[in-house]
Amino acid sequence: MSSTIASSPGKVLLAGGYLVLDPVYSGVVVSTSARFYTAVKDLDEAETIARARAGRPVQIRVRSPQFVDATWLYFVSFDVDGVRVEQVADNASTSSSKNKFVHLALQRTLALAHQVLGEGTLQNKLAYGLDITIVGDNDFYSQRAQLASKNLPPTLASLAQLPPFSTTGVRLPEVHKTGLGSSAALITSLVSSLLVHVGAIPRDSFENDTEGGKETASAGRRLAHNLAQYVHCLAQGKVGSGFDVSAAVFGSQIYTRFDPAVLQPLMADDSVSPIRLTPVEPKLIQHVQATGPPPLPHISHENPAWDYRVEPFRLPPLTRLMLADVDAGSDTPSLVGKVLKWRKEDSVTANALWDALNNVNRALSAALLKLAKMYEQNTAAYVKAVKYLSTLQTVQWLAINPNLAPADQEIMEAFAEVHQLSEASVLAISRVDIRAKMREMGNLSGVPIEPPEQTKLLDGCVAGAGVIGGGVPGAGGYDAIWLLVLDPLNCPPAELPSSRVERAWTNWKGLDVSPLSASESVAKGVRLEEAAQVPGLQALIDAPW
Ligand SMILES: Nc1ncnc2c1ncn2[C@@H]1O[C@H](COP(=O)(O)OP(=O)(O)OP(=O)(O)O)[C@@H](O)[C@H]1O
Ligand SMILES: C[C@@](O)(CCOP(=O)(O)O)CC(=O)O
Repeated sequence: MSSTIASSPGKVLLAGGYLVLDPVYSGVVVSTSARFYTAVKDLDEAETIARARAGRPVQIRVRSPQFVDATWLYFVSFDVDGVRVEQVADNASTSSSKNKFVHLALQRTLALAHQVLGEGTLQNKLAYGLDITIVGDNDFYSQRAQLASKNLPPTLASLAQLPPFSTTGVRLPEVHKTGLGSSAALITSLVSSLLVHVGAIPRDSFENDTEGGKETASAGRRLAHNLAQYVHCLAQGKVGSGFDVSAAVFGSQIYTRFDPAVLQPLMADDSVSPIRLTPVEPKLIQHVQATGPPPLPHISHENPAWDYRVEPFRLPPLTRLMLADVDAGSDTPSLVGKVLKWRKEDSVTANALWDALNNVNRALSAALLKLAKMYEQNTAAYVKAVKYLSTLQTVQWLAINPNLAPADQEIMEAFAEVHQLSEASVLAISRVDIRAKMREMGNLSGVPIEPPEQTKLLDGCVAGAGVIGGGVPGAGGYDAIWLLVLDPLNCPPAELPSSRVERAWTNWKGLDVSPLSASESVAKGVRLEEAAQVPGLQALIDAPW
């Protein structure tokens, strides 16, 4: 039986933590090569016919083979109100644990599909029931325990030795996540694969690239986005900024949030009752007005109230994003709560800080995009500049070198600018930088956004030759760090800046630093996959239940 598989990337918010919650400001989001995969296939026909003969309802089985006790069984039924999806725990092969994220995704996606496809069609499509397998790349979950059990040090080479979609040995609530946005990537891949599988959006919805951002994206992609945002907010119990879902759908971008008003009326509805997700037909409006609050067209891709912005973004060629999980951990919601409370109490200071940070964040993304352009315009000079700078510490980057051609100099200055914008500048020109501003936000709000241990670690890493910059992603805290390093061509592996960084991480005292293998995703956002192209996936889809 063939499967419909959709994958969605994880995210790293390089700049714009906290600001991105406010539609006036934006965030610079990089999507990661680490992805979530959801495979949907029709259940075995013979089994289904037997079930139908026995008068039993359509069933959907879902499993997450990386976890203990992570299979869930749902029954789907149709009535005058629409489609219902209810969890059942009457099967020996399924657990009684609940997965709100999965359940809501099934419920709301099928409700939408039912409306899009019209009476009867979804029943036919689901006649055989569905088997769904969900897996996430190893980077979404800490691999410390797996590495330790194999006596492997926490290095990229060790991570490469782990099997793909490694089992975690624990239940979902117990897993140590790495902050790449597992729930947003999971919801996006699940919602997207289901929409395609049942024919609610065309199979080619994810084929167009997203280089042009939201404006050039297909209707199917935009609908999957709105639905994934809705389900994710409902599952999390709040309307967040949505940058993680947007990255899972569109890939790397400069993200500006949607007005939460588009979802607010739907947030109270976490019951199983059917809801209207597509635009209301004119003939229904009269009835609705007579009976209560109108079920507005919240989810439709044509609804202009979805006013989020996705501006194209990518990291420059011949650079490499490096991520590390810092095993101390922070409670992101409590950091956010404290920062927002302070912003309310001291709004004049906070707004000035928010404006200053937004300017420097914007300058950073512009400088990174300028480098990508420089590569296109003069590839040879760019390749040369990267090679040259990769051997030098940033303090030396702007030293006068009479042997350099002006074109080379210009490219080096652009790299130096990226450094200055992200770091407490060690270069001569003093200006605001993102890390200093984030520390200021932390000090003023009494929240450890870049705590002293992280400052030391980042400073230590950034001092290495060929390291452009770095910071604490997202909300910061003790969770993780990101670094951007030069990745020159034809360089012996041991001399690569990434190798120097890895050595620094391995030897770091004071914090337990464990690398992630993810880099920037070259494919933009959600896409359909062939199981054969994803190592390890086919075996998991075919494994007996
Ligand atoms: N492999 C998986 N299979 C099924 N559900 C999953 C899987 N991974 C995550 N989830 C769902 O996502 C929930 C975790 O969501 P939560 O919002 O707490 O994490 P997150 O903020 O996305 O974490 P992080 O950014 O660190 O990855 C789990 O409780 C579970 O419902
Ligand atoms: C603080 C905040 O702006 C970013 C949180 O990002 P992360 O989950 O720490 O990557 C909150 C949000 O945008 O949802």
